[in-house]
Amino acid sequence: MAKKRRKSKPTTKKKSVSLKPSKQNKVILGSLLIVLSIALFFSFISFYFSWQEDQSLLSEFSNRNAEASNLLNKFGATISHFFMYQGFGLASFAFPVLLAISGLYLFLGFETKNLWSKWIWGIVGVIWISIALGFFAISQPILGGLIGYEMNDFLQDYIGKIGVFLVLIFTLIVILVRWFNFSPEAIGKYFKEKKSSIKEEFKPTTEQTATGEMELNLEADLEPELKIDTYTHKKDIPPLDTGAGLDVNLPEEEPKIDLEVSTVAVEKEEKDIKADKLVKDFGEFDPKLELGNYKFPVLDLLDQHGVTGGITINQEELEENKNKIVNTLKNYKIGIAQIKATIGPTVTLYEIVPEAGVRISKIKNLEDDIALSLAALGIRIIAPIPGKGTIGIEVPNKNSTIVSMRSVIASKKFQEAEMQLPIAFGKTISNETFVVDLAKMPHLLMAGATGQGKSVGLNAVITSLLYKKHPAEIKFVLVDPKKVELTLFNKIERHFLAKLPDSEEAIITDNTKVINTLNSLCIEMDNRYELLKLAMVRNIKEYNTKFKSRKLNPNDGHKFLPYIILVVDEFADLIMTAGKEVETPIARLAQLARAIGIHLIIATQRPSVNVITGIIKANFPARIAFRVTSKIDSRTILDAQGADQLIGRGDMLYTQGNDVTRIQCAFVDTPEVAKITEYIGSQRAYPSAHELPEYVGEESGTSLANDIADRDKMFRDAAEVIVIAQQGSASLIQRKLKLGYNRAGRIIDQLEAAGIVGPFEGSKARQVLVSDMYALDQLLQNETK
Ligand SMILES: Nc1ncnc2c1ncn2[C@@H]1O[C@H](COP(=O)(O)OP(=O)(O)OP(=O)(O)O)[C@@H](O)[C@H]1O
Repeated sequence: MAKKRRKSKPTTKKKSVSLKPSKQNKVILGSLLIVLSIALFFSFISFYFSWQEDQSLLSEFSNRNAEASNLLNKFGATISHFFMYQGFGLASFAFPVLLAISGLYLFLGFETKNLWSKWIWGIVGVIWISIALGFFAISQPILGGLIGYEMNDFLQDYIGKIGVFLVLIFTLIVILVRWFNFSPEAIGKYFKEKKSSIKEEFKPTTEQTATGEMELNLEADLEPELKIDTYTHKKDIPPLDTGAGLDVNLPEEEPKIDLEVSTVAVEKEEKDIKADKLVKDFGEFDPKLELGNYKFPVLDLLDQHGVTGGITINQEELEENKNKIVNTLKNYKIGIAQIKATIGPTVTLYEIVPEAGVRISKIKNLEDDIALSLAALGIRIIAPIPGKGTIGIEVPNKNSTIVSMRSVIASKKFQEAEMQLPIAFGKTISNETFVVDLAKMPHLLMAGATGQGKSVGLNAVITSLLYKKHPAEIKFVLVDPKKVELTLFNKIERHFLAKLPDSEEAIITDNTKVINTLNSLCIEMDNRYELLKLAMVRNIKEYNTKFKSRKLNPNDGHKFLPYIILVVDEFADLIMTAGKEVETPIARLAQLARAIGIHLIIATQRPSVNVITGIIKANFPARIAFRVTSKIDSRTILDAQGADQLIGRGDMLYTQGNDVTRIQCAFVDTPEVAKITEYIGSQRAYPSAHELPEYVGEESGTSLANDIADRDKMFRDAAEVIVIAQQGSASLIQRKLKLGYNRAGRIIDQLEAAGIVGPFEGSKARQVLVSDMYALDQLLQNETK
């Protein structure tokens, strides 16, 4: 029972997705603060002229006939009395100032992160000024306010006048050091600058003297660190034995080097100062500004799927399973010291601590027997559970609970995830929401037999990102050879999708376009690496942070870089039709793209070794397996068995490195996805989808110029295949010579130009114009003559 109560908790966590105030609310709040600060300012000013007259009115606030002399009447008189008289005196003027600054920050949409430190330092300053005025202006207690006066009085009772004075001096030093970064070096530097500017004025006279003297002066003018360099250079120079007066003369290039170093340093410093100034004036660069009113999808777009409480488990079922496990093991003379059950949404994990001396392998070998005695499919034995020292037996629940996407999106873990690309997959066996960062994965391979929950899994991934990311921060490249799975996302084309410049559809369903897109992504990757190099940063996160703090100039080609997520719904189909032409760019992206924010998610229903090749596997450490039909398939995906024992309907295994975690994938139905895309799609969008760089494919094969030198290396082999089979089709060449789709197409065009096959005839194979190998030899020999 206690468990039941505990499990029903998550439903209370479902409230609001984003707690941040919207843009409009910020403007309203900002203006309110500004107006309030002006009101305070005027009432404070007039308080000094009218406080004595108004004092008697303070108790008559509710009396409508009473009129105060304060510019803001009774409100002004009361609030000023509170701040100035009973509070901090003259120092209270800091409050309208602080309110005005806060209001401006909100109104202009600046980053409000630093505001709290302004307030803290402001209040510290107010207290100090109030006490200082109370100390120095004893005859005018109104200047320091009641707090300043009383605190002085209090302190003087204990440490006397001199003590208070010393405390004031000390606290002033603390404030200056902490607030203005005041330091002895800074003071020293200030005086040095003063000194050098004075010297500057005297420079014309020194230039008129002898060369040696002049250079000595130059040395003296340099900063201390430059001087050290000059000194070391000097040591390298062989001593001159002529011209006694010139022995300290330096070779011309020496000071030049130093000056260059100093100019680079100064330039860099100048850039930083400029950037700081820009940030101060305009705030950090906000990539979201163009779609500033964008509203993130709300939670109500997602269904509960009939799950209102937590998991419900049948107590009898639990007991029954426990007894069966204990009895089965007893039959094989395995004693159990302890057994514990953890109830998940679809499976229950029974954790067993066997009696001392029992061999783990013995229990593992009984997997089938335990499954038989429990009469259940999908039993998985984990012996031992890594890091726990127990043995786990996962038994499917008779009635599984759907994990709704709504519950995982609303979970605290997802809402508060400090990740770059958080993805809520579903719930683990202990009913915890499972959230991972795609940026850390950095690519994901998903496989599973048809109908086991792959498409739902992909939708869960995309939905998670749509709930967390602004259109400026992330772009999807969607490849859907099945043509129907991802069409719903067409509605968010101008918000979240990326496409090639001249293509009409953002969702790619045509295999030739996939090749172009992949190559275009490779170009984008190279471009981004170039930008990272120029910016002297190591990854996209650092780059974007630097760009936001205005340290990178857009005129030098710098821009804010959104994450790009490539989603391929059926990878097997691509590999079958385009082979290496797809595999190579995918492998290249998978190997190199992690640092520059391009991440791949690839799904397939055919987890065989010719689809998930070694090169693909090596670059996709994060993998998900839905239910598969054989142990071999499970090994192909996970390098471990277990996926063949899953129960389907979103039951999945996730691995990243060595650990395998069983998860019930969150369920998001097509109508829910439709509602989300509709919600986003109906909002103001960018003028077009995000443009990827243009890729010019090597499709010169379409021209029929019969240029022998330009022919493919496999031309002769392909001609032989065609002539022997007497069938002019590109797919035959593809199959027999293991070539990609594009290359086979080009060779067919070359064969046509050479007169070996006839022209294109729609769905029918081309006619072969050469009857046998002898005729082919003759034809090719004649060509070279
Ligand atoms: N996480 C889940 N929770 C509950 N039911 C699910 C879940 N995932 C999938 N299902 C059920 O399984 C059905 C098939 O899922 P899905 O369409 O995702 O399979 P698939 O592997 O993509 O199939 P295909 O390869 O044919 O596209 C769904 O219609 C749904 O009823």
